[in-house]
Amino acid sequence: MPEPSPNLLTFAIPKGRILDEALPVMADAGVVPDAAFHDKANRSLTFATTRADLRLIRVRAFDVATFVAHGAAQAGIVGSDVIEEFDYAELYAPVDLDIGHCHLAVAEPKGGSVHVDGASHLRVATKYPNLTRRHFERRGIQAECVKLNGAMEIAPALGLASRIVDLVSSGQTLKENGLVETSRILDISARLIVNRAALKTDPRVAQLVEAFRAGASKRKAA
Ligand SMILES: Nc1ncnc2c1ncn2[C@@H]1O[C@H](COP(=O)(O)OP(=O)(O)OP(=O)(O)O)[C@@H](O)[C@H]1O
Ligand SMILES: O=P(O)(O)OC[C@H]1O[C@H](OP(=O)(O)OP(=O)(O)O)[C@H](O)[C@@H]1O
Repeated sequence: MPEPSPNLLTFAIPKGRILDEALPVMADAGVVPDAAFHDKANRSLTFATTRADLRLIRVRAFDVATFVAHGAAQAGIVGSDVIEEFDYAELYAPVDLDIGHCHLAVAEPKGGSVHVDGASHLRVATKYPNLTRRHFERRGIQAECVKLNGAMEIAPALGLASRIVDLVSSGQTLKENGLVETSRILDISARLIVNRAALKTDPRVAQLVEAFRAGASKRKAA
């Protein structure tokens, strides 16, 4: 591996389920982590790449957007759910990477809810309070959101909320927890994101955008 240069670019990636799909997309754009990245015993969160001027950080999906919006990382990969939930002015999402497909949906218990809502007021368990409030506001309904970080699907059965707003891909988790989808809020895929200020001031960020764009076009044509 080359020695890291002092003027490092930082590229943020989520640590979970998107990662396997993201790695080949990154490789197409010349972003390749070193061997330590694949070592399961390695607890480091920062990794060198085959480019001396580029390092990776591996963080929670929501934190990818936060690092990039604040300019602590100049670029990254994250789902459009996270981009829309935060709506950071400093984030620019120029390339749809066509990976991490899923959708955000409202779901409720198949056999009716334990929690009773008011006439124009609902209690919703979700990791996405902003998208949830916006969705229900458009329908003239006030949504009181109970923020959870996972396992939303058990909230209705325990009377915490009458419904949930969560990500769905196969639909298996909803089904196995006795829930049915009632509306689709947002179709989701992963995007390349960059910090707007870094894009203006550092030509390497524009080059990264072009490299990811070229990779996306190549994959689409294949
Ligand atoms: N079935 C799915 N469930 C959850 N996320 C999915 C699914 N399918 C695609 N995604 C995408 O994957 C993203 C989560 O990515 P990933 O699991 O790599 O992040 P993470 O850092 O592990 O997340 P978390 O903060 O939940 O631990 C979501 O924001 C969404 O865009
Ligand atoms: O429609 P499906 O294919 O069943 O996938 C949807 C499930 O996957 C995600 O959870 P994840 O496994 O990431 O765990 P989490 O509860 O920690 O978010 C999401 O929050 C749903 O629970």
